[in-house]
Amino acid sequence: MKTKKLLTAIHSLRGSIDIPGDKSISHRSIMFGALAEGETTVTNFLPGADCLSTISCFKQLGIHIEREGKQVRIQGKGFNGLTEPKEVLDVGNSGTTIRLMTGILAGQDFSAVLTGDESIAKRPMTRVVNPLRQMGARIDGRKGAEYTPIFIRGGKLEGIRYELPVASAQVKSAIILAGLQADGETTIIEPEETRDHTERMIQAFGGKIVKDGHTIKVGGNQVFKGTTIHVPGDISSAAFFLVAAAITKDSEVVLKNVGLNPTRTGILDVLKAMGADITIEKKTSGGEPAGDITVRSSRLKGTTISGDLIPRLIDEIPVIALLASQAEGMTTIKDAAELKVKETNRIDTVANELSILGADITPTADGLIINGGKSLNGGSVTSHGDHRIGMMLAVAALITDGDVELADPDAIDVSYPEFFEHLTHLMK
Ligand SMILES: O=C(O)C1=C[C@@H](OP(=O)(O)O)[C@@H](O)[C@H](O)C1
Ligand SMILES: C=C(OP(=O)(O)O)C(=O)O
Repeated sequence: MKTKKLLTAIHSLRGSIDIPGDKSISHRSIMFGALAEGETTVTNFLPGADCLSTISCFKQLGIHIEREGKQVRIQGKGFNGLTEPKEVLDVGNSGTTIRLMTGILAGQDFSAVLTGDESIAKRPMTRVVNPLRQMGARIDGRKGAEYTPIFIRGGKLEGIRYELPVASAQVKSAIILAGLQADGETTIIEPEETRDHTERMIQAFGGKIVKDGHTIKVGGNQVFKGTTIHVPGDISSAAFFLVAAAITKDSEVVLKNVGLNPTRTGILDVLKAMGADITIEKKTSGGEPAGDITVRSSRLKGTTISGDLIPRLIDEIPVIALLASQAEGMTTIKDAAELKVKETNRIDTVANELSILGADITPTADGLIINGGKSLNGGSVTSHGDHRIGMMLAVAALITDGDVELADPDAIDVSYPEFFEHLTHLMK
């Protein structure tokens, strides 16, 4: 197993970085670009491994896609233009790809098989498969289609009314993508609001979707027109530098072009509640709000994170746990059992790895309890193949008293291939 000696005991972080494109929006730009008629151009696309998996799946479905760095051109063929793949579609490590693709493929007139890596093989699929079956989809897989490989025999779908049992943007989006191809109307009720990039993108491609509180309605048999999408920076990637600057001494970091969609900004609310020194300059940019964030070394205090805040920061919880370890007093994170079904069981991996570095952190059934104010020590840790655990540990290493060795650092390429380059650029 490859290991990396992390940069430790740094003096301060100063300067600015352009945050790479949002992963959720990059995936959707390829999917909607393929399903629209005509050309779509995407700028500031995230060339992380997950989004490259989405591109390769659509190439196998007969879509012409050209990528030069962060710019992508897609020759869309409409909802009826995809063709049967000759081989199994491999989503790699990407939960977003497999869940959303299942919704798309359910309504096609051919069959396809979806699979992924070892981590994907453990991630639940019936949350998507069950509502799609109610729409008429024919889907099989291991253990009643809970796990990969997933076999989809596409066909005619009908709109349904569905109350989501879990707050999940991936499940919501899969049902919307099926609903766009179904006869009649599809109504989805969310228990809590989740990221709304799918809804915004439908509007950007000239489609229709209506949202009223937690209820979303979408009509079937829609036609989309190719367009231009500019992807804002990913707040889930910015999160690592927000925390890094807040917990290191004499730091001041400007994070440019960060997506500020209110369904994603829970971490900013938490930083403010904990007393972080942070300023936000909003700018407008197409269908998604964005802006620059400045964060400085901060004196932090513990807080409680729960309820409808959780879906607004779900992927940031590993690095928020690190932040809390450097705050005065206790931080409680609850209502976050969804963390158990991410790339790893993030309740366990966060608690285990941060404990190795000397944090006082206890896993619970639906979250974490962190007793802050403990200084961190060196040690040997692992990403467990989970990009967000790897980056959280690299940020933790900045303040440890002693060397930190990270096993499986390459997992970070899933969402932030430029991470170590950006970190080194900010070191003073
Ligand atoms: O829709 C999306 O792009 C995502 C939704 C979230 O997953 P869930 O829908 O499983 O909560 C999030 O954790 C994931 O990183 C990306
Ligand atoms: C959970 C994540 O992604 P996905 O579900 O797409 O694998 C993530 O990026 O933290």
